[in-house]
Amino acid sequence: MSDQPLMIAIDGPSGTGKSSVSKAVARALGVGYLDTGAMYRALTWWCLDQGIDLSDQAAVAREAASYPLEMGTDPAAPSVSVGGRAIDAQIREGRITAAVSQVATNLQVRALMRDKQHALMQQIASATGGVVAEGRDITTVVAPDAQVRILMTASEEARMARRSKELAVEAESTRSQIVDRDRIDSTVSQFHTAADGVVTVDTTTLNFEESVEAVLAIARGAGSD
Ligand SMILES: Nc1ncnc2c1ncn2[C@@H]1O[C@H](COP(=O)(O)OP(=O)(O)O)[C@@H](O)[C@H]1O
Ligand SMILES: Nc1ccn([C@H]2C[C@H](O)[C@@H](COP(=O)(O)OP(=O)(O)O)O2)c(=O)n1
Repeated sequence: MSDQPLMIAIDGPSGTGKSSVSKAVARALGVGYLDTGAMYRALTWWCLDQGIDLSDQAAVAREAASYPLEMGTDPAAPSVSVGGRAIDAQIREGRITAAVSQVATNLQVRALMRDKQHALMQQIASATGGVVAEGRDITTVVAPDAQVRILMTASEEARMARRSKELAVEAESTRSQIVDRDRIDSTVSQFHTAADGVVTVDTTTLNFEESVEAVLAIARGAGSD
């Protein structure tokens, strides 16, 4: 096995289980966790709080370069703060979910986030012996050097059902944030396949524990190299 700290990158569309499975895997391995989606959400919250027009891509990119973001990377208690203010609940509000794609499709922002996220992954891996980072482009753009690169998938129905159960709403009401937002996200994040060294884990028929075990098996396999 290489002496480099283990970096695990997990991508996939909304509702596949990326965040919850990534946290469980990080806890099982005793390493840090990075929610890159929360970084885009926090930037969206910051810009709205600062009165920045999200359609002004240069202005949003300037904020991306300077916003005072602090990511808590303990998988048992991940946290997001901006300027010392904890905004964990705020970044999950509907208004942020509805607006974040406008920030996430800003290519100037993505270039800045790519560098921030890769640097953060290295810092976390050095500090804790490894890192599990999840998002949309971690396996392809942010950390193609990660030893473990996984694309988590699931059927639209399964993803809508999971999100609706999580939010205690009708499944159809999650279509906009699951299906419609995925279509927007996919315009800037092309998922790779096994051909590029990315292992696909389809969680459609797996329960949560089985999903975690599937990822751990891949990680342990890589760790034994
Ligand atoms: N394999 C699974 N089977 C059933 N529910 C799952 C599974 N994986 C995750 N979940 C649940 O589905 C919901 C969405 O998971 P989440 O990790 O937020 O997905 P994502 O980060 O991909 O959007 C959460 O309530 C989570 O506990
Ligand atoms: N590395 C990433 C992570 C998230 N994004 C986008 C995808 C979503 O539209 C937002 C928020 O990501 P998040 O993972 O919180 O989205 P979900 O609600 O879990 O589907 O940011 C991205 O473009 N690149």
